[in-house]
Amino acid sequence: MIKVAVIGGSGYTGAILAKLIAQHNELCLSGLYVSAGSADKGKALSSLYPELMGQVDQPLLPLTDAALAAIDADAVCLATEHHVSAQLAPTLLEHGCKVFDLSGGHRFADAAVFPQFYGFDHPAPQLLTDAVYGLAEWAQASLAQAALIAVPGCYPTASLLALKPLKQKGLISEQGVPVINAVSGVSGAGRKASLISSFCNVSLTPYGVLGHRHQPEIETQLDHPVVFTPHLGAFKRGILATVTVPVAPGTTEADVAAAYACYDASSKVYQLPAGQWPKIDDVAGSDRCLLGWKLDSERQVLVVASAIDNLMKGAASQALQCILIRFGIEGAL
Ligand SMILES: NC(=O)C1=CN([C@@H]2O[C@H](COP(=O)(O)OP(=O)(O)OC[C@H]3O[C@@H](n4cnc5c(N)ncnc54)[C@H](OP(=O)(O)O)[C@@H]3O)[C@@H](O)[C@H]2O)C=CC1
Ligand SMILES: CC(=O)N[C@@H](CCC(=O)OP(=O)(O)O)C(=O)O
Repeated sequence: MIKVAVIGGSGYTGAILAKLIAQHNELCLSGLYVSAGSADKGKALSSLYPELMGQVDQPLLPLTDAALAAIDADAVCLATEHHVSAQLAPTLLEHGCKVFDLSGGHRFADAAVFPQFYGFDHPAPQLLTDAVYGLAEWAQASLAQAALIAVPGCYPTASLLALKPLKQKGLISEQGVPVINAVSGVSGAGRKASLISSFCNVSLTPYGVLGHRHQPEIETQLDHPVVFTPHLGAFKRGILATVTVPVAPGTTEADVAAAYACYDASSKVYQLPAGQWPKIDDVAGSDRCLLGWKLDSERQVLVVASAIDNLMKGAASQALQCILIRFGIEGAL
């Protein structure tokens, strides 16, 4: 049994991850933590999320010292804000735990990205070059050895699963810039009440235009420039990323199909039959990514639509995949 603690256990991603860990027969939940001053400390997780009654009734413990979470844990998951994860990770690693960070606190090797896109100076820049970016389908070998795993962002997961097979096969025009328009449900903003995510305020609108922190994350992991525009939509869960890709001259449908054949039957990525497009409702609550695409070979343009659940493949279920790969447990892919 691998013992896993979750810090940020009362949040949207942390609660789902706690459930996935509790359900897995080779993992057990060693502790669930919230901040030392949390209004929820001492409460059972299932009192916040009644659908978890009988599944995760453990109490949310106040994290007065990061080392507490390391007690009796092989792994610790950080479902906390970026700067909180960055502060907690060094102590957990010093105590010998494998750390799975769901935030953006360790997704860049270059510490200079943090003040620019995250608004803080990284407290442990020496850890960044060894952190493994856990896009599960693309990082199996490096995950198997990693101590610190940066679980990818939700929009980057949807975008990179669509774009990386094309890049790998040289199908993205060298001079061209893929354009990603992605819509997220409101749970992407987390559980805390805010005007931005209040029911009457949410409609459908772009935000973070030409400045969202996921643009450099996608570009770094793809090794290609992109234009990324996120949108907030009036639904709870899911992301639909529609990606317009300028393709290399001569690219055929057979080339695109061959590129996506990298996702075999055991992966969490599924291609829809030609002419079918993914819908948010097809992925909400699931650990899968659905892809649909169409090529205009005359105009050398490919449109790919990629749908995931932001809280699952975009966060918690991808973290679970990373844990399973890291500890050599079957069923990750
Ligand atoms: N929501 C999403 O779709 C996705 C989120 N992520 C990332 O995952 C992380 C978690 O996101 P999400 O679940 O949405 O966030 P939430 O706001 O829903 O939850 C945050 C959790 O962190 C706890 N917390 C806050 N401060 C501390 C602290 N100092 N020590 C310990 N626990 C603390 C909160 O409890 P309390 O405040 O009561 O202490 C709460 O349990 C974020 O970094 C987010 O960017 C990544 C991909 C997708
Ligand atoms: C709808 C919404 O607000 N989405 C969040 C992205 C989700 C997230 O938490 O970002 P990370 O993957 O970087 O952790 C945002 O745009 O900031």
